[in-house]
Amino acid sequence: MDKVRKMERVAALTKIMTDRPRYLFSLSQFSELFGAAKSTICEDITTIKETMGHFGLGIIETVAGAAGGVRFIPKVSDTDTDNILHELAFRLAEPDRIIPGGFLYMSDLLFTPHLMVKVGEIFMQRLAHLEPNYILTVETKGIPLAFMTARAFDLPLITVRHGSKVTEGSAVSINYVSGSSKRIQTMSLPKRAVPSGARVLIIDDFMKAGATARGMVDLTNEVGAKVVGIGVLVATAEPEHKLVADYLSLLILHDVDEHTKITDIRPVLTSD
Ligand SMILES: O=P(O)(O)OC[C@H]1O[C@H](OP(=O)(O)OP(=O)(O)O)[C@H](O)[C@@H]1O
Ligand SMILES: Nc1ncnc2[nH]cnc12
Repeated sequence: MDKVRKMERVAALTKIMTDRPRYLFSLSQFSELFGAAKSTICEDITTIKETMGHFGLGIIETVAGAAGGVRFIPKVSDTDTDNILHELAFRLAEPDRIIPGGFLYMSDLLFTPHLMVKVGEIFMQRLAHLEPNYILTVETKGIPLAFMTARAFDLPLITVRHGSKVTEGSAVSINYVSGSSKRIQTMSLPKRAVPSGARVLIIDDFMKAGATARGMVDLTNEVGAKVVGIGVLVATAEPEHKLVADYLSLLILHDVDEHTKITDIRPVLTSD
C-alpha cells in the first residue's frame, strides 16, 4: 500500500471508531491497517480527540495497558439534548396525533433513525453508570429505540415477545395486564437470551401503569439476571405511582384532551 497521509488516516480512523461507539479498538489493529507506527497512530488519535472536544462531537477515550486501546464515546451536549427533547415534545403535541381513547400516534417518530440514534445516545449517556451488559425491550414499538440504545452502548439487544416462538427455543412466560391496552397479554423471554447474572437495562417507548416494565423485570429475575435500570421515552404523569419503583423518562405526558386536541407533553430537561 502507498504511504497513507495523516489526513487520510484521521478520516478513516474517525469513521471506523464512530461506526462502533464504545468498542475498544487496539492500536496494533490500526497500526497494521495503515502500515504506520503506533506512535504515529497515537498522534492521529490526539488530533481526533481535540477536534471532537472542540466541536462537542464526542469523547475519544484511551485505555492504557496490554488490553488497552482507544474508543469513541458519543456525547450529546446539554443544549442538543434539550433541543431534541423539545422537538420531540413539540411533534408529539401535534393535534392530529390524537387517537380515540386518548392514545398518541408515535410510530413515525419512533421509526425515524436519526431521531432514535440521538435518543439512544442520550439514554447511554444518562444510564452508563449502571453498567448494564444487555439491553432489553418488548415488541413492537420499543424496538428501534432500544436497538439504538444498544448501539450507543455497544451491547446486544434482547426482545421480549408476546408469545413464545419455536425458533427462539424454550422460554419463560408470564401473563400481565397492560394499563394501556387493558388486555391480558403474555410476554416471553427465551431462556438462552440472557445468561444468569447478567445486568439488564430495560428500554421502552412508553410507560403508563408500568405493568409492561414490571413484566420485563419479573421475566429477567426469573432467568437469574438483574435489572439495573429502566429508561422510557415517554411516561404518563398519571398514575404517579407506577408498578416499577425507579425509572428514567425523557418526556412526561401530562394530558391528552381529545376534544380540544391539546396534548400537554413536556421534556425532562438537563437543567431540571
Ligand atoms: O405501562 P403500560 O401501561 O404497561 O404500557 C406500556 C406499553 O404499551 C406500549 O406498547 P403497546 O401495547 O402499544 O404495544 P406495541 O409496542 O406492540 O405497539 C409501550 O410500547 C409499552 O410497552
Ligand atoms: N402511544 C400511546 N399513547 C397513549 N397511551 C399509550 N400507552 C401505550 N402507548 C400509548
